[in-house]
Amino acid sequence: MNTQPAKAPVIAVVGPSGVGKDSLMDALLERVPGLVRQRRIITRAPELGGEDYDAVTEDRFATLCSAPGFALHWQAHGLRYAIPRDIDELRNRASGVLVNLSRKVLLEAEAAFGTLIVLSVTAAPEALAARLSARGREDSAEVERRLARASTPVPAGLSQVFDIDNSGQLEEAIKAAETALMPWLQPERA
Ligand SMILES: Nc1ncnc2c1ncn2[C@@H]1O[C@H](COP(=O)(O)OP(=O)(O)OP(=O)(O)O)[C@@H](O)[C@H]1O
Ligand SMILES: O=P(O)(O)OC[C@H]1O[C@H](OP(=O)(O)O)[C@H](O)[C@@H]1O
Repeated sequence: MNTQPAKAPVIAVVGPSGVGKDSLMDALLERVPGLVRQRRIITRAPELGGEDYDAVTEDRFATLCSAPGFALHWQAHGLRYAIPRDIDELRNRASGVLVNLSRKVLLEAEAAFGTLIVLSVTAAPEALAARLSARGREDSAEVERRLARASTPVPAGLSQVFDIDNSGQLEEAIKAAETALMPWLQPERA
């Protein structure tokens, strides 16, 4: 008989650039005991701020991607992103592990992680455009490219998907996410 405790769920926060994924994750980390966040490895310059990530060069990414490999990796916006295998350690000690993923790797993520809860964050196109411009991390051409990807759907066939509308106040989206996650988080792990 397998007496190993179940690993904590991986909670994928997905949606178009500028929709508020990082803002939502920061708030959930403050409010929900036992939640942790998995850092991503990104081939983005280190000084650009925003989320806390491991900045690497293309060469370093390629080296890491071969043995022992990543738990998950993808490409978007001309950048490469990866989730290291360390995520397993977090799953053993947390009640849930938040991670920012591309919508296009969700089926692969569910196969890799087993228990995957998807928070699919949406917002009105005009809100996205205003937020990306105000944030100022990307130039206007890159903002346009990101807006063009905004309506990419979450793939069919996932087990647990919750839609979170962040068109209005962030507080409303936080409450909706907390409600969706509540049944999944085991207090004894916190
Ligand atoms: N409900 C909201 N109302 C107004 N501004 C918001 C709201 N949610 C987030 N923002 C702001 O919008 C900008 C983009 O948010 P954030 O960086 O969290 O998005 P993101 O989805 O993580 O983007 P990316 O995928 O490009 O990193 C930030 O400046 C953030 O403060
Ligand atoms: O549009 P899709 O493929 O869902 O997401 C692609 C990527 O866009 C965002 O990147 P960033 O955080 O802005 O660098 C997401 O975090 C994801 O990694």
